[in-house]
Amino acid sequence: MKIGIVGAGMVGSSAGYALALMGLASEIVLIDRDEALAVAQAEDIAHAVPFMSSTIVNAGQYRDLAGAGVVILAAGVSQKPGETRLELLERNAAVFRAVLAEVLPVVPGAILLIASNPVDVMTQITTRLSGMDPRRVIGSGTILDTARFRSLVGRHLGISPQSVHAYVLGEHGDSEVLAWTSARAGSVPLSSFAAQVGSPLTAEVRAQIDDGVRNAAYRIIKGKGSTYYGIGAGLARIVKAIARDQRDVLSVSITTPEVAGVRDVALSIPRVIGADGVLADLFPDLDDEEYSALNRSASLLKERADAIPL
Ligand SMILES: NC(=O)C1=CN([C@@H]2O[C@H](COP(=O)(O)OP(=O)(O)OC[C@H]3O[C@@H](n4cnc5c(N)ncnc54)[C@H](O)[C@@H]3O)[C@@H](O)[C@H]2O)C=CC1
Ligand SMILES: CC(=O)C(=O)O
Repeated sequence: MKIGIVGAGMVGSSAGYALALMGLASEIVLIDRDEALAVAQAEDIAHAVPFMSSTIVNAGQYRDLAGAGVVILAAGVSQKPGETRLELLERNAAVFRAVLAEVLPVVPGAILLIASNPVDVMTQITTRLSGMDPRRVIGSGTILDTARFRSLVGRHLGISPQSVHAYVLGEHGDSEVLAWTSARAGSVPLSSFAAQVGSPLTAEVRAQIDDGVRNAAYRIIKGKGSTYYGIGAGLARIVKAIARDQRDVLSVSITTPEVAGVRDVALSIPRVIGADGVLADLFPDLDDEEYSALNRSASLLKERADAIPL
């Protein structure tokens, strides 16, 4: 499958690198308003290809997206230290109006995979602006937060993160909800497994893990300016589910008819992903506190999305 990437900065290039290493794309086209950057990123990524795959990596113009099955949108501004994702909204909405006007006429049938922040609101805006089927306009949502959650729980329990089945719901951002109630280690409820291995999930441990997930981006941005390896791999993981029609369950964001009592809002819950985009939504069992937190997250996102003029 040919994959387009608009925005060849840290996130777009990391996604391209991960895709090239995984051999998921026949061809990758990188586009950026800074053409010299796109050319340099494509050349650098192409030099990794002979070690791992046979993907063709090029920089290009919008017309070169023709034939792409998925277009990743990673253009726009990123957070400065201390800035929230939602503070990027007006600037990135303006970028997306310009980018979509170029992308949509060339690839009206491609699945759009959105990374730019605030990713949930950008997903809802893109769905509205494009008029596309919402199941084909996918935000990376909490794919990264879920990876952070699984990683920290796995470390605490001494097991592989791949054996931790736990999701972060709602906003990819400050109001996100760690769904402890439905979390499993293998097939065993998390708290039961934790007690069995002598590593109980006390309130203090949960609070540390919550902080580790919720505030990871702030810490990384303070330390190195931006985050990109995690989301690069996360975007490649979503493309893999689409390109191979894997029907994987991943937490991603699409505009959804109703979540936790809020109508027409883009946010993350676990969803089944295959060649046609999102095939089904899964609503995890939540306790009252988690449900209320998801309602608050959904309400916030809906309010912000509705306030953006098209
Ligand atoms: N969804 C997620 O989990 C994550 C999302 N992000 C978000 O991804 C976005 C990109 O972040 P970085 O790659 O670190 O930023 P960056 O500044 O390295 O790259 C952004 C690129 O977009 C390009 N660009 C800006 N306006 C454009 C336009 N109109 N047309 C074409 N290209 C344009 C810039 O030239 C730049 O190369 C940010 O919004 C950031 O917050 C970052 C990390 C994780
Ligand atoms: C920057 C960002 O959205 C993240 O690393 O979660």
